[in-house]
Amino acid sequence: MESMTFILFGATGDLAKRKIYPALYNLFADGKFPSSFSVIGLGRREVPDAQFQSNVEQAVQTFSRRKPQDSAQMQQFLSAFRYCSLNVNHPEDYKKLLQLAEQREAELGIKSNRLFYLSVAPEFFDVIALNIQNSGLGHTEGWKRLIIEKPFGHDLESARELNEKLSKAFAEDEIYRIDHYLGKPMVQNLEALKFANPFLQDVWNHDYVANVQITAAETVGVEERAGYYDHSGAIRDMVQNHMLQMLMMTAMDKPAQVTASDIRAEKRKVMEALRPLTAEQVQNEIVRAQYGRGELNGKSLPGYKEEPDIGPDSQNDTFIAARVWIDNEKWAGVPFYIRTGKRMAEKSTRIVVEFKRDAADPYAAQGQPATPNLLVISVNPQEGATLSINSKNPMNGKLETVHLTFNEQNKEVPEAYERLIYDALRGDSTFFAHWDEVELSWKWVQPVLNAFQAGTVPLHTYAAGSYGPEASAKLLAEHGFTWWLDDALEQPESVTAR
Ligand SMILES: NC(=O)C1=CN([C@@H]2O[C@H](COP(=O)(O)OP(=O)(O)OC[C@H]3O[C@@H](n4cnc5c(N)ncnc54)[C@H](OP(=O)(O)O)[C@@H]3O)[C@@H](O)[C@H]2O)C=CC1
Ligand SMILES: O=C1O[C@H](COP(=O)(O)O)[C@@H](O)[C@H](O)[C@H]1O
Repeated sequence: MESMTFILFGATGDLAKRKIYPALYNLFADGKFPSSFSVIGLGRREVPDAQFQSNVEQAVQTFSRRKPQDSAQMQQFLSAFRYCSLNVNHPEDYKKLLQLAEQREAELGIKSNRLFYLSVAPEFFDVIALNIQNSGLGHTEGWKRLIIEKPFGHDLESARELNEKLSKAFAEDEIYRIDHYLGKPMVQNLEALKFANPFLQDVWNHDYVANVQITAAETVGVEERAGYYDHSGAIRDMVQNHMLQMLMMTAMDKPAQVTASDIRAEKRKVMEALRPLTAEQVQNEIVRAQYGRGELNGKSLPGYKEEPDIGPDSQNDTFIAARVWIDNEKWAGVPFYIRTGKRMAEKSTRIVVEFKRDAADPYAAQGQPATPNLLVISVNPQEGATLSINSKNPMNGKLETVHLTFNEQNKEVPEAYERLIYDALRGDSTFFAHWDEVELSWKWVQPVLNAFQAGTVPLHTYAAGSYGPEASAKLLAEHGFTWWLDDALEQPESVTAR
């Protein structure tokens, strides 16, 4: 791997501490870093290098998936870190940064390959890109890349404006838009599950699939992020990016080759075929809700409006369920359901593919119809897949559902941020969000935002600790389906979809 300088905006922030430093350390410890590199951390506050290195060490000790044992190795890692105070709005600070970057490159005798990581509030993305360009930081002898965090815009227009500004400083193939769901092992594995297994490949279409359910349920509430979340809601925070990315990965057709550009092309086709919603359709196809008071594991929980810094009149959504259709030959007539919410009954991200029943089921006549085959891909916190099939119980001769399961138990599997940073260092953009995908996602979401804004979509309430409002179950019931839950998969006799 080529030597490089990793330039981190937002080096004193929460994301850097919890995700980025641990990821950098794990990559370093795994030998997945270039032999010569430096990291320059940036923020407004003044932090001496020694203090910065100590903060990084503390973050690694606290948040890394593995606890560093080897202090010499840790010292070697930390010795690459420098800090430079910089206000993103002050052009002269970028000159200071350029000097430091050049000085470090000269000290290490390395080429100016520069990776800029924007771990700061989104309103700074464009000014940083502009200053990188104007200061000369972006004029490198080697490569330059930009990793950018979400959110990428607040709506279609702002996303386009932002992209326009970024593209003045970075070409599309230099921009790595993080969607950390694309870094999750089972999301990355979808492609292999579908395309390396001919038996699945053959049934991955409307002839065999009855419906697909993509859920990202969280037990946490808004936490300390009221300022951001109350203006974003589940629709922007989760649906526009993570949920639609999982949809693309699930529904995309086989790429000509397993390369970034071919996969992108297939993902784009999914978004182009995603049926747009009219203002009227939004009311029928989207369920919007906010959590009220409730209980989880015996603990009382406040309603959203009672959370710190949330006003009593907030009309923000903390839950979205949607029924979407992909108008292409492969998926004609197959509803895809997506659902995400905070303060739900369990932390679980999963993709359930429900296969069609056999219209001539010979067991139905005997009063014991077969249950539908399901493929459940568990994304988070469990990682693995379960195929549920019907089998005859040798004790009583009755049909029962059995589960063929593989669980990824290996705790050494790199986390999403590790995988994504590693890919960016190697210049592999497969699991980053390409502009086409981002734009098409916003395009699909925009009428939904407009309808919310116009107040034409009711805001339901659900109890904290539940599976969402009744209306979400109705969305599936209209086509004779129910949401599949993990407990239903474990206890097939009492298949209860809520
Ligand atoms: N935290 C998380 O879990 C997640 C965060 N994100 C995204 O990551 C980004 C960073 O989030 P997070 O770390 O939580 O934010 P924090 O508020 O914790 O950190 C913000 C960082 O920005 C720096 N900063 C603020 N203003 C300026 C300025 N004018 N000039 C230079 N630096 C400035 C701060 O440093 P200083 O105060 O020293 O200036 C600090 O290092 C955001 O885009 C967020 O949406 C995405 C997913 C998850
Ligand atoms: O991007 C985000 O994701 C998290 C959920 O991520 P997960 O990896 O824990 O499933 C969500 O809590 C947060 O609101 C959102 O910004």
